[in-house]
Amino acid sequence: MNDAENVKIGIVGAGSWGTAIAGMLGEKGYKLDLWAWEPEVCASITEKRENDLFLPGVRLSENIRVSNDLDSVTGGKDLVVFVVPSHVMREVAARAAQSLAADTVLVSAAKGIENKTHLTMTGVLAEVLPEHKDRVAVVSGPSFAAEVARGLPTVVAAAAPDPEVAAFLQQVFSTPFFRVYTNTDVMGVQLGGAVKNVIAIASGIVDGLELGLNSRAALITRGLTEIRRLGLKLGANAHTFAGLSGVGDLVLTCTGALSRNHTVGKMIGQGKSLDEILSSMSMVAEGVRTARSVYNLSNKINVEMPIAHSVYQVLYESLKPGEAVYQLMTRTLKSELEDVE
Ligand SMILES: NC(=O)c1ccc[n+]([C@@H]2O[C@H](COP(=O)([O-])OP(=O)(O)OC[C@H]3O[C@@H](n4cnc5c(N)ncnc54)[C@H](O)[C@@H]3O)[C@@H](O)[C@H]2O)c1
Ligand SMILES: O=P(O)(O)OC[C@H](O)CO
Repeated sequence: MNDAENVKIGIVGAGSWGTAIAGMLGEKGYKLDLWAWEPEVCASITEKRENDLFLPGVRLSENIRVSNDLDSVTGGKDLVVFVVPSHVMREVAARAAQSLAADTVLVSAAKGIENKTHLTMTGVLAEVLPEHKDRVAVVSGPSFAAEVARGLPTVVAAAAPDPEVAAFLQQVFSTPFFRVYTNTDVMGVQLGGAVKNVIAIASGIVDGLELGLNSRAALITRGLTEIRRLGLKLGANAHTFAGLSGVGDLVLTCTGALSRNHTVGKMIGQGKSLDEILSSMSMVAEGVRTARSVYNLSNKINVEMPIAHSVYQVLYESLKPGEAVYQLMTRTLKSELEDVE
C-alpha cells in the first residue's frame, strides 16, 4: 500500500457528500479526480470552483480535477471513494470495473441497503468487483456534508476487514477537524449508517406531528435497539452500535435540521404525500428506499423491527402517521432487558 501522503485518489460522485470529501482532501493537499454524473456539475466546478447544484457557497480547492469521464477518475488510483446514492452504486461500480487497478482500495461513503439483494454498499462493491473484495471498506459516521465543508469538527469511523486497510484510510482521511477511528466491523458500521435513515424518517414524523421531545428520545432509543438487533443477527459487533456510526449518526440524523431523511419524515407528519415530497427534492433521502430493504430483510430473517416496519407502512401502505404512533405505543408490553445481549 502506498504511504498516505502520496496516495492517488479518485472520488466517484459529486453530490453534496462527494464534493465535501473532495474539498476536504483537496485542502489537505491531495491532487484528486472527482467524477460528476451531471455535465452542469462538472461545468460549475471547472468554471467557478463551486458545486452550485449540490454544495453551493463552498469554494473548492484547485487540487480537485472534475470530470464526467468515469474511467479517467477511477483508473490508476490507489484509493477510489464511491459516494453515489445506494440505488445506483451497482451500475456505477460495474462501469468502473475495466479501469480499476488490481490493488486499488475501494471505499463506500454511501449509506443504504440494496432493495433487491439486501446487500450493504461494500457487499455490492465486492459482488460487482470480486477481485477487489479484500480491499473494500467503508467510511461512515455523523457527518453532514455542509458542516464538513465549513471545516467544523467531525468524527467518523473507517472500517475494513483488514486492520491495515482501515489504518491506511485513517491516515488519508484524518485532518485536524476530521478525526477518524478505525473499526473492523464493516457490517455493523454500514447497518448503523443505513438504518438510522429509516429511524430519522420516523423521528421527522414525530416532529411533524408535534409529539414532543419525550417521543423523540424514545424513538432514538428504541430505534437503536432495532438496529442492534438486526446487526447482531447479521454478525455485527454489538459495540459498534454504541459508536460513531451507530448511536452517533442516529442521534445526529434524528435531531439535526440539516437531515434530508428527517425533513422527509417531518413533511409526512405535516400531511404531505411522499410523491409530493420526493418530486420537490433534488437530493437523495436514502431512508425512503432503505425502509423497503429493511422491511423485507427483517421479515426474511425474522428480526423484530416495529419502528422500521411502521415507517415502511406509512411510506408504502398508506398507514396514517398518527395511527402508526398509536400502534407502536399499544404493542404488547415487554421488558427492556429482553434486548440486552
Ligand atoms: N450529504 C450528506 O451530508 C451525506 C453525509 C454522509 C453520507 N451521505 C451519503 O452519501 C451518498 C450520496 O449522497 P449525497 O448526499 O452526496 O448526494 P446528493 O443528494 O447531494 O446528490 C445526489 C447525487 O446523486 C447522483 N446521481 C443521481 N442519479 C444518478 C445516476 N443515475 N448515476 C449516478 N449518480 C447519480 C447525483 O449526481 C448526485 O451526486 C448517500 O448514500 C448519502 O446517504 C451523505
Ligand atoms: O441528510 P441525511 O439525512 O441524508 O443525513 C446525512 C448524513 O448521513 C448524516 O451523517
